[in-house]
Amino acid sequence: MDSHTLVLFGATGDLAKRKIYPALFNLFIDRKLALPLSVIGLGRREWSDETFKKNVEQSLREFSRRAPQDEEALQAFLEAFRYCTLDIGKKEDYQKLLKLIEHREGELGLEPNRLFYLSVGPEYFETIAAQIQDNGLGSDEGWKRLVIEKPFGHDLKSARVLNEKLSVAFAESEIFRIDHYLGKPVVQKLEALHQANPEIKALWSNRKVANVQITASETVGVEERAGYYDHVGAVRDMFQNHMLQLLMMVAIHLPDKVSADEVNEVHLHKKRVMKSLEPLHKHSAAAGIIRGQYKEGSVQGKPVAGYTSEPGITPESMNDTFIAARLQINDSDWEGVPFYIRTGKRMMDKSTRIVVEFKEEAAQLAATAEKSKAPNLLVLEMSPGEGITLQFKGPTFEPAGEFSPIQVELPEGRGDGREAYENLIHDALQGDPTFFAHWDEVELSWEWVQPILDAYEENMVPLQLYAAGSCGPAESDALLAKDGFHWWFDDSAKQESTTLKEKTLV
Ligand SMILES: NC(=O)C1=CN([C@@H]2O[C@H](COP(=O)(O)OP(=O)(O)OC[C@H]3O[C@@H](n4cnc5c(N)ncnc54)[C@H](OP(=O)(O)O)[C@@H]3O)[C@@H](O)[C@H]2O)C=CC1
Ligand SMILES: O=C1O[C@H](COP(=O)(O)O)[C@@H](O)[C@H](O)[C@H]1O
Repeated sequence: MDSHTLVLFGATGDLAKRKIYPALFNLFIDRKLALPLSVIGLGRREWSDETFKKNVEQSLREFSRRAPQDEEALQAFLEAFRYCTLDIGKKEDYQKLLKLIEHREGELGLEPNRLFYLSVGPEYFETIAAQIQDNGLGSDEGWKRLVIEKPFGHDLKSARVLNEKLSVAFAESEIFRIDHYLGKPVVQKLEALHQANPEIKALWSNRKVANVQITASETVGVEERAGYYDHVGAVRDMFQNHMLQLLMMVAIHLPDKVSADEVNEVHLHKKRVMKSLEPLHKHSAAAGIIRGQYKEGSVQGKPVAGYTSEPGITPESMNDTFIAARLQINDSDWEGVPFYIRTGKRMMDKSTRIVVEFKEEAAQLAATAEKSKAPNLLVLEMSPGEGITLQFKGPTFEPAGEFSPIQVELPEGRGDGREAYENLIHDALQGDPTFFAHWDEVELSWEWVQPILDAYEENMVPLQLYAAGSCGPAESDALLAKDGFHWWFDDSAKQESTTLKEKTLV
């Protein structure tokens, strides 16, 4: 990794505290960062370097998966941090910043490689990018990169405008759009899963797969984010970005070996998936989209308020807190295989997973499957635990001749404890864009989602209320039932899976 300076806009904010500092610390402890390390934090607050360092230390104590125990390592880490008060709109503050960057580069003997991480609201992206350019913060002698957080636009039009503006100052290859779902270890291991198991790779198409289910359910409600969430809803907050990225990752047929030079191929394949998605039309959106909002209920035994009674939400709000969709990829690999996606707040449990359900014919490996109703499944579990599990039929001893489902955990699924932000920050510092959202994917995602936004706007998709603590509206179950399927691991299926666990082999 080249030596560099990490310039963090929004260094006093929530994301920096909860995710960025802990991730940097873990990378530092794991010796994954170039040394000497230089981090310059920015915010309007009049903090001294010492106050900044104290805040970073506090964030590690509160949020790091590895509390800092080695005092020497902690001090070495904190020594890298400097703070600079900066108002995003003030040109003179960027000049002051440039001086500090150059001073630290000279002091530490760093190359003029600069990574600008924008952990601030999206309304500032354009101004910061322009100021970086106008004030010469990128050096001709080194590389410059821009890391930005979601949301990337509010709809197709605003996303395009934003991208055009950013493109004036940064080339696409210099922009790293974070989608933290792409940093999740299980998503990053999909390639390894296919490489290590050619049998699984061979199953990965409409010849063997019956359907694919992608779920991200949360138990939390709108929390303290009413102002943001009531304008975006589940469709913009989760579906347009995280859920469609998961769809792309699971549906692509990765090249046999992905090296750093071939990352463009990953993006190319993802783009192909998006281009092959059967387009939606706002008039027919209701046929394949379920729009939901939670009402009062009980989540894990605790009574909770309905969405429209949450602080900061208007009682008439029609905002969506749940979305389920049926998607179809029209290419030779996936023609005829429905992809179901759902995500929602205040649901029964916190669970992020992809379930690949195989066709019964493919499941006939054990021949007489008649006596078992459970099809073969591949489960990619991202939350609360991590793991990749294959569930298939195995013979029972008693009564002999029958088959019951057993589960095998695949070694590729075991986590190394690294969190999404560690993976992503490391990749951005290395200049590896594989697990970042390319503009083409973002644009195609917005294009696909735009008719849903239009249909919601005109109230053409009915808003279904669901009880907090449930698995979402009944209509979401009906979406699968029409095709003869059901969501795996809900309600009764969940109990079934508990019984299955008792039979786990590994
Ligand atoms: N928090 C989270 O879990 C997640 C956040 N994000 C995204 O990350 C970004 C940051 O979010 P979050 O940390 O929660 O936001 P916060 O509101 O907690 O922090 C905002 C930061 O921006 C700085 N800031 C605001 N206005 C200015 C200005 N005019 N000049 C200089 N600095 C300014 C603030 O510094 P100061 O107050 O000192 O001026 C503060 O450090 C957003 O885009 C958000 O959507 C994405 C995923 C999750
Ligand atoms: O980006 C977001 O993601 C979180 C869920 O992330 P996870 O890693 O815990 O699954 C979600 O709560 C939030 O609303 C959304 O903005």
